[in-house]
Amino acid sequence: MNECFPWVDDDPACQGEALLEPRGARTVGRQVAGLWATMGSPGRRQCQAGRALHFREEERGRGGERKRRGRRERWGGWEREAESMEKGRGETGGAQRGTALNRPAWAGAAPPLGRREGRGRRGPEGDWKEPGSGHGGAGRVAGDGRERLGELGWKFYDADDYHPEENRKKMGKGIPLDDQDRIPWLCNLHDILLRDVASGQHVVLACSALKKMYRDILTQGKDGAALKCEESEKEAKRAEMQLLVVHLSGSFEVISGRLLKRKGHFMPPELLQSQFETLEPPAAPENFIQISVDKNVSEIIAKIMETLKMK
Ligand SMILES: Nc1ncnc2c1ncn2[C@@H]1O[C@H](COP(=O)(O)OP(=O)(O)OP(=O)(O)O)[C@@H](O)[C@H]1O
Ligand SMILES: O=C(O)[C@H](O)[C@@H](O)[C@H](O)[C@H](O)CO
Repeated sequence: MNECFPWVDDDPACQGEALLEPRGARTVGRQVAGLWATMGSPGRRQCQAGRALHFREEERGRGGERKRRGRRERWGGWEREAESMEKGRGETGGAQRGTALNRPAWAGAAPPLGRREGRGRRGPEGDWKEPGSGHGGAGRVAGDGRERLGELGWKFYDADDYHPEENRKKMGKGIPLDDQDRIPWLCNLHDILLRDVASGQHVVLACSALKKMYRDILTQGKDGAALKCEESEKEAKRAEMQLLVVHLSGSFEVISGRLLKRKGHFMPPELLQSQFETLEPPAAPENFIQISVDKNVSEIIAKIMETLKMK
């Protein structure tokens, strides 16, 4: 690989990740880095940061007022938590709670639409700052992995944002999704990633791609599905994607404990068992790394950055 790229995190307990990056002279495509994880893993926290950013993209065009407000509140919560941490008052229970640190990183990883080529950063109000603007945000956290990840300036997607309402309702009732529910959602994500990758955009996707087949769909579209997607294949599907899966692994006990403390998420903790049962951890020949959710966010990002540098 001669370049590094985008990063994607989804969720299923989203705790996986993948990266897509360019493939070199003979293939037009870029490799895609995606990330998937299991519910409640560290990646999720990261995802939330990206989610907040993505939400701001919606604000410019797509999302409904109610949804935007919710996201903004979530973002606001992070801001308060971040300030508290920085003033040494925050009893946030570990680095994973140190959103002051990981928010700027993901902000950098998810520039708003129309600014995605930039390498600027979010200011403390979530406003985008071009490089050299000297605004706070990520600048407050120097020298760690998150800082460096933010500097990548990759576009960020949270796969949860693309679940159809039926899927959300189903999960909200405590009913696990099945292949039929997930395949159209994954195909849609594939099309989105492909468009970006084909245009040279580096992408990070936060996505709970629990099965190998799901990860194959992300890179290959319906060709990667045992059950075919209904949507017709897009002509644009010429670029080739490579996915680096960052598997954020953790025990049921650890993740369950975190989920039980989490509030305001549509995914009920009782679905965690089905997520573990469905999970097919990445294995060769998949391009992946595995990182324990027992590590703090800073360590996790540092490991990812280290891996990217070697690609
Ligand atoms: N590295 C970490 N160390 C400790 N706690 C963490 C870490 N990462 C995340 N957490 C905590 O675990 C809980 C779940 O994390 P998060 O919401 O990010 O999960 P998620 O993957 O988004 O879950 P879902 O897929 O259901 O959306 C949160 O309260 C978060 O603060
Ligand atoms: O495939 C799935 O079962 C879903 O994508 C779930 O993983 C949830 O969306 C996620 O866990 C909530 O954050």
